[in-house]
Amino acid sequence: MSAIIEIRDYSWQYLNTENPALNGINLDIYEGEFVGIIGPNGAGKTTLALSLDGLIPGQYHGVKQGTVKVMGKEVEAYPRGELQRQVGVVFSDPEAQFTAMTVEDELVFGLENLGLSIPEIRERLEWVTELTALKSLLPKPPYEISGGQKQRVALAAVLAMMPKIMVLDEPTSMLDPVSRKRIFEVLGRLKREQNNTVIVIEHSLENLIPLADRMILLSEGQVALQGPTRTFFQQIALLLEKGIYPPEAMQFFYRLVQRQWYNGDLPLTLDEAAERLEHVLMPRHSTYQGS
Ligand SMILES: Nc1ncnc2c1ncn2[C@@H]1O[C@H](COP(=O)(O)OP(=O)(O)OP(=O)(O)O)[C@@H](O)[C@H]1O
Repeated sequence: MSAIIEIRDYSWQYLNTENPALNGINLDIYEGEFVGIIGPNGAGKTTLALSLDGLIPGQYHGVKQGTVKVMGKEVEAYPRGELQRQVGVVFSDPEAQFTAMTVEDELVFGLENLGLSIPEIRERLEWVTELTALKSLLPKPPYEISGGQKQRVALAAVLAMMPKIMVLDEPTSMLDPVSRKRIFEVLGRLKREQNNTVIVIEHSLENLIPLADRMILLSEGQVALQGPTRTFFQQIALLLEKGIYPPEAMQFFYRLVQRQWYNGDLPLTLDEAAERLEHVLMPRHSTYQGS
C-alpha cells in the first residue's frame, strides 16, 4: 500500500531564524489512519500541519529541503486551491477562518466554492450538521456562539468539504472539558463511520489515545519516536524526558514498574488500569491475562 502522505528528508527553516523548525523529517501516513502528533512547545507540530496543506512554502518565507508529497504529488505541484480540497486543516483559533454572517452560510460557502449542485450541498449540510450536532446553531452569527461551538463549526466546515485528509492542529486547546469531549466524540464517529485519514495535533492525551492508531512524537524539529499507540506509550521514560505527561493512570503504573511491583505493559486508559490493578491486588480473581 502506498502512503497518502510521504515526507522525505524534509526540513523547513523560517526566514531570519537560527534553527530549522523541522529538520530531516521522514514520515509515511496511510489512507484511513488516525494519527496523533504530540511534542513540546516549539517542536514543529504546527509547521508540519502548515506543510501538509501547502501553506508552507506557499504563504511563508523560508528555506525548504526535501519533499512533502500528498497523494503521490509534491505539495508545490498542486494548482492553487486544489491541494486544499484534499487536505482540510482546522486550527486552534477558528475565529480567523470565519467569513459568513450565519453558521449555515459558513458551511454552505465552502461547498458553493467546490461547485457542488444545490441538492448535493443540502445533503452534505444535513450530514455534517447531524454529525457535529449543530442544528440549533445554523441561524446564528458565528461571532455570537461559544468557543466550543465555534470549534465544532470550524470542524464541520472542513468536514463538509469531504477532504481525503484532515489535519487538526490543537482543535480543543481553548475548550473546557465538556466541549473538548464533544469534539472528540465527532472525531470518534468520523473514525468509525468514514475512511478519512485524520491527523490530530493535541495535548489532551486522554481523549486522543483511544482514537489514535499511531502516535508520533516531534521534538526539536525531528521525529523522536513513532509507533502504534500501545507500543509508543510503553516508551514512557522518553516521553517524560521530552516533557510529555501521559495520562496519570499510565504514570501510576510506571511508578509500580519502577518499584518492581508490576511488570506488565502500561495501561492506556482508566478502564485498562482498573483491570490491571485488580490483577496486581487480587491475581486469583482477575480475568486479566497480563501482557
Ligand atoms: N512564522 C514564523 N516565523 C518564524 N519562526 C517561526 C514561525 N512559526 C514558528 N516558528 C518557530 O518554529 C519553531 C516551531 O514552531 P511550531 O509552531 O511549528 O511548533 P509547535 O510544536 O506547533 O509549538 P506549540 O505547541 O507551541 O504550538 C519554533 O521555534 C517557532 O518559534
